[in-house]
Amino acid sequence: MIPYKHEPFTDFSIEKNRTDYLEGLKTVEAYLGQDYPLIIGGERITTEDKIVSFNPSNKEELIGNVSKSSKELAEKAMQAADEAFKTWKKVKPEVRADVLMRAAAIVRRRKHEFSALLTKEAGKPWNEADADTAEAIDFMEYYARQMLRLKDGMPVESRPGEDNRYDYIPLGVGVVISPWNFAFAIMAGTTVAAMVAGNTVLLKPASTTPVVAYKFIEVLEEAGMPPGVVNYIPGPGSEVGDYLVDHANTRFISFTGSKEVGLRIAERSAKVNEGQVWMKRLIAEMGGKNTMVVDKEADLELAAQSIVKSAFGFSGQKCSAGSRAVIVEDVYDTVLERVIELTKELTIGDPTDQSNYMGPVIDGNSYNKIMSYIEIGKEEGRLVAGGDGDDSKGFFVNPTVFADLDPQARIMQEEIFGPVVGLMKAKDFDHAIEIANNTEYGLTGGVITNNRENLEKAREDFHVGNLYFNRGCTGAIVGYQSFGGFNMSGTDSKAGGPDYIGLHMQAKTTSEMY
Ligand SMILES: NC(=O)c1ccc[n+]([C@@H]2O[C@H](COP(=O)([O-])OP(=O)(O)OC[C@H]3O[C@@H](n4cnc5c(N)ncnc54)[C@H](O)[C@@H]3O)[C@@H](O)[C@H]2O)c1
Ligand SMILES: N[C@@H](CCC=O)C(=O)O
Repeated sequence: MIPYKHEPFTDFSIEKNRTDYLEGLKTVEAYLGQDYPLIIGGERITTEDKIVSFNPSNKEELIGNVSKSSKELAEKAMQAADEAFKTWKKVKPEVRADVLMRAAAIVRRRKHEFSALLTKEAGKPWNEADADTAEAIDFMEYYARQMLRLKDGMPVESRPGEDNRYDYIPLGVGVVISPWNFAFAIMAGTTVAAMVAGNTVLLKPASTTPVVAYKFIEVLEEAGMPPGVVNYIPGPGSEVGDYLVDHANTRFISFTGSKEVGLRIAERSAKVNEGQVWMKRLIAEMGGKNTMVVDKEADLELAAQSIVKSAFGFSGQKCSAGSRAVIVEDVYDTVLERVIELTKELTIGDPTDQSNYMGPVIDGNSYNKIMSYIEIGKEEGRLVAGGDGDDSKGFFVNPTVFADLDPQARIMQEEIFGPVVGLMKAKDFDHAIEIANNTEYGLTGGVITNNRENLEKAREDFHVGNLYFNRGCTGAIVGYQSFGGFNMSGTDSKAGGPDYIGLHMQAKTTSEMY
């Protein structure tokens, strides 16, 4: 097997790549508006009740009508997953890994179609959609290899006449609950990590992006996944989610989403229900309030570029987004001025048009939440760019910058999950790190400085799961920058990291005398 290397990003300045993407868009446009069933034990089940997925840049454009799971169907899916576990757990790890490798190859061949679907269903500009698809491929390639690394367990000591072994075995049925913002990568990554470890899965994708998840299950089937190993059951979080989280047969939950829902799941999953014979394991990756720190000895152009890219890439809808910048006072005005200039150059509009840097936000709820934070920001700080939006056709919010904020301001503490960044001054570098650590989250952070001593100080004291030096704070790559956060950002599971598959397994010791 060739060593793992991440999937390269597409260079859209090359004409052939642009044409290929536009071909992908045509393929997707030809299947817009179709109906999609649930998939339980391999069986297609159509329900009356539907989730309607639409294009966030054009509310009139239907992406698909997706059957909606009820509690009864979630129960049926649980039974199918339980049954499939009896055989899937005994399938050799090499064979399970093969399914992932084949699925990665299929997606690679249909790369631009998947990216175009993300543009339509999630509102991702070309480069962001391409990165999402590349990350999905990376998760499959990387986790397949990680499973092969774990398949024979870990070496332990044995005394004379004794044979000790330390093996990893699967857990059971896992409930995978995924968000819409990395509608392909996170949905696929969390699903395949669970299944390659020998577990079976109940996948509840986000209700705003269920079509890309359906297309992915078709890929897994084509790649040789047996029926019942991954069951596709989109449905309302409060109904299907709660039901499965509470279920006595659920062995583990892999959740990615907001802090509020993550904490609710943590509480419910800790309760032992009738018939349950284990403590459920929980992987929960949640929100962030991430800070870019700028020192006085720094490349100030790099600082401004990194702040803008981290804040406004995919309209700030990344858990990793840099939604605050803390700048040492000596260079504050220079950086602020350049951030304003760069922000005003950004283009916003339909992301199928490659010239738009930013597309829409995901839906009306999100639009309203972001606009209400912008109103709060107007009270708390000085609006220096953006501050408005347009939801007449799609949900567009202009990139917005607030200056001169207090570290305790709401827009400096709460996750907005939109294109809004707050800037503030610090007295010196130590003060900047102190402010950077003053939220309940601990996901990502960035430091721009040429001062080695300050970099080392940040390495020790800046308390985030993913810390970046002299670059922005988004864009972790599978196998290179394992991803996960501290504190209220979650369980620090480190997706795309060397320990991730192990979280979906349990270690078994056997000791034989001979
Ligand atoms: N740390 C990370 O790796 C990471 C990655 C991506 C997104 N996020 C976070 O996700 C959030 C944005 O995503 P979102 O809006 O989809 O989050 P969300 O919490 O609203 O929803 C996430 C998933 O949980 C489901 N859900 C809702 N209520 C539920 C319940 N009671 N029980 C079970 N499931 C339920 C939703 O249907 C969806 O599938 C942001 O806070 C972002 O920071 C974190
Ligand atoms: N892994 C992504 C963020 C995922 C959450 O939205 C990044 O590093 O930017």
